[in-house]
Amino acid sequence: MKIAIIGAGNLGVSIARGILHSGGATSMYLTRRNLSAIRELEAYGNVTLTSDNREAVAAADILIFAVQPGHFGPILESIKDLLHENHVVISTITGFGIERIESILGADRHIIRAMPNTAISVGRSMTCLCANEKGGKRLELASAIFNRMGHTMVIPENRMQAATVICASGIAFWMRLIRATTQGAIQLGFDAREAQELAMHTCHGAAELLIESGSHPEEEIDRVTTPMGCTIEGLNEMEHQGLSSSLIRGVVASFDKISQIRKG
Ligand SMILES: NC(=O)C1=CN([C@@H]2O[C@H](COP(=O)(O)OP(=O)(O)OC[C@H]3O[C@@H](n4cnc5c(N)ncnc54)[C@H](O)[C@@H]3O)[C@@H](O)[C@H]2O)C=CC1
Ligand SMILES: O=C(O)[C@@H]1CCC=N1
Repeated sequence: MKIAIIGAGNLGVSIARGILHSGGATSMYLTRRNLSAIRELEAYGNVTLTSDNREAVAAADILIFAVQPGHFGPILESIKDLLHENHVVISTITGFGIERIESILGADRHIIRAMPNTAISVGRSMTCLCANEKGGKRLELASAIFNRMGHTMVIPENRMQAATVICASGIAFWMRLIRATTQGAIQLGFDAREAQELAMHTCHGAAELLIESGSHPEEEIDRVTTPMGCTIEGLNEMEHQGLSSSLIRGVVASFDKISQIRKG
């Protein structure tokens, strides 16, 4: 597969690393304006770095766009004459709908929106996908690409903003929970490195337990909470302090902000 990533910033580089580590591309073009920060990626051999988006589009079949929303329209305008029947356009751009992409490229293009997260660089992204009518025929291909770097779910486009909050911003929310648990562990006597190790692996185990067992979180909580024991004491104190409520409110605030950005 010949893949171009247009906009090799935080997310674009994470996607590139994920694809390169999983052996998912025969050749890869990475574009950005200042290439000095990504020179190390040339070590992979099959990677070409360029500031010329047109060169990358002409050389690839699968085009993954990971630029800031304000740059996306002008970039699409600048490359649209190069697009052919086989090109698959995959956009990771937040709040830039399929209709808007079609208004620039035309509806007769394979257009897919993907919402991955930065864990894609370690093969653990939760990636949501949707497509225009034509792109529907390439959803299997897109799922195959992103399944190599984690887990995918095909969703209707009207859920993409919610998916951005839960999956893309979600990485930051979980990081903050891991950091807070780490701080608690330090207060209980572990050094900082040990504390983070304990927090990370416990978090990892909790997620794996649900994925493998298919259980509801409360079922697993019931297995841990000894009556009158320390777990329920801790959980109830967290809830008195608003743990679930603050997480739900944070998710909704994040969603409201995306909706505002989209309107603006
Ligand atoms: N960072 C994240 O976790 C996620 C980001 N997104 C979306 O992905 C997009 C990119 O986000 P980030 O990687 O965080 O932004 P970023 O600012 O780190 O990366 C954008 C890159 O595009 C490059 N660029 C700007 N103009 C260009 C042009 N004309 N041609 C080629 N490259 C150009 C910039 O130099 C920069 O390296 C955004 O639209 C964001 O909403 C979506 C999901 C997760
Ligand atoms: O914070 C943001 O707005 C972008 C979208 C999801 C992740 N980063």
